[in-house]
Amino acid sequence: MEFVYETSVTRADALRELCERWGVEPAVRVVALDEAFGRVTAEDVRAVCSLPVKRSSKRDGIAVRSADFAHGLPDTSGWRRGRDFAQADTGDDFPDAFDAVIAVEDIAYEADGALRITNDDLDVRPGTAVNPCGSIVRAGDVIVPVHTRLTPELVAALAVGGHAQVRVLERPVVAYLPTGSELVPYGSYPQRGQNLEANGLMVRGMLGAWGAEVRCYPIVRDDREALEAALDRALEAADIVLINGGSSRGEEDFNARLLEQRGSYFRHGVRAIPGRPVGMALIDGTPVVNVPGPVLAAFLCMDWLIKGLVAHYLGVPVPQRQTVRARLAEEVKKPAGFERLSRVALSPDGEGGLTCTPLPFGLGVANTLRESDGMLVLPLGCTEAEAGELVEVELLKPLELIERGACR
Ligand SMILES: Nc1nc2c(c(=O)[nH]1)N[C@H]1C(S)=C(S)[C@@H](COP(=O)(O)OP(=O)(O)OC[C@H]3O[C@@H](n4cnc5c(N)ncnc54)[C@H](O)[C@@H]3O)O[C@H]1N2
Ligand code: MOO
Repeated sequence: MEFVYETSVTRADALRELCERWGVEPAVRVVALDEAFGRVTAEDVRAVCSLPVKRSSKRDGIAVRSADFAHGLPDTSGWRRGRDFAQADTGDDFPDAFDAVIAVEDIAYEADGALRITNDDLDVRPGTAVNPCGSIVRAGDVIVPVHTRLTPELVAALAVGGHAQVRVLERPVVAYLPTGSELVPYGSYPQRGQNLEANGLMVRGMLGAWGAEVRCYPIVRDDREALEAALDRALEAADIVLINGGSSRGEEDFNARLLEQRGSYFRHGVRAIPGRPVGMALIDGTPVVNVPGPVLAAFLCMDWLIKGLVAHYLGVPVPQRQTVRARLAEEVKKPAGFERLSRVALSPDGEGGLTCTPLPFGLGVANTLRESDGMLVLPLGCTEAEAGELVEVELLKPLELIERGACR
């Protein structure tokens, strides 16, 4: 199929079409809580116990009988520890004879050891300063719902609810196949005509953060049979297959053609630049995406498409970036038929706001990656954004680094 921009899909339609046709059935596994960070729950998880089991003290202090305080402060000079009161610090249970707690700040001990209440306004009733049964967690309550990504505090919440392990969804396995006869592994010293395989690291880092497991395959040369053999191996092992490079119109860009021939569903091209020659297919029920080769295009394809596929597999919302409003420093022109995804630098404007400057095309990949503070998405249909316009920018770096100017 000839790659025709005009029949390309939008980013939103491409993701939706692929998800709708993909019959995801994640397997479930049980993991120990100390391995559960970032995993996604496979079911509603309920507390198996209540805490406190009976009750506990809310304050460091002593447990007393509230009945002794029914008619004002009692004379405590003859009180004996264990008989009239008991030590009960924060979180401690205490004997059934007592039903209220007085904080240590409201008592004192005389030289002879006698107890004295120092707060004349003390009000002690049944349950004063006592955590009742189930006030930390109640048996049977849902602690974490199904399809929730487990943050460190949610993992702790599961432990509070009496669990040592949790049923989670298997991570989607994503196969990454770098293709291109010019590529050599990163860390090599490139010879003339060679390029370093860098995208695999970016792909690995991004997928790990989204909760996928990555299998990086060796570089495949631009040879139809070698590519097909590598694709077949990857299809056997993975839930999603990424073929990187060879997506466009070059003589050795076999991948789009391969996907078209093998796929029950195939789309070539998305209405977004950079990264428009992305190829999307379903082969034997597995999504296979031909991620464009250039680093910046590969990043975008990962970001809007593969992130969405991983979230769909796990049943979680697609992670969104924080956005800020900024004033555009210069005019930006774009074709109406494409969204433009521009990397921008942000800087404080001196009046509490931010200025946003699109990074020049000739900056070079390494400089562009370092200087990118945010992403400006100019929508389909528009042909320009004017200098001085207020625009919304997705942050690629933490705001505090931008405001301090620490990245430059
Ligand atoms: N005549 C045309 N040429 C190009 C078009 C077009 O429409 N007509 N589209 C351009 C666009 S847009 C993009 S994006 C690229 C897509 O490139 P491919 O996906 O075909 O990738 P390759 O040709 O294999 O490589 C391009 C470039 O990227 C480097 N690369 C590839 N893989 C990696 C990797 N794993 N790590 C680092 N760098 C990688 C590769 O060495 C090349 O330098 O096509 C335009 N051309
Ligand atoms: O749009 Mo490509 O993605 O030129 O780099």
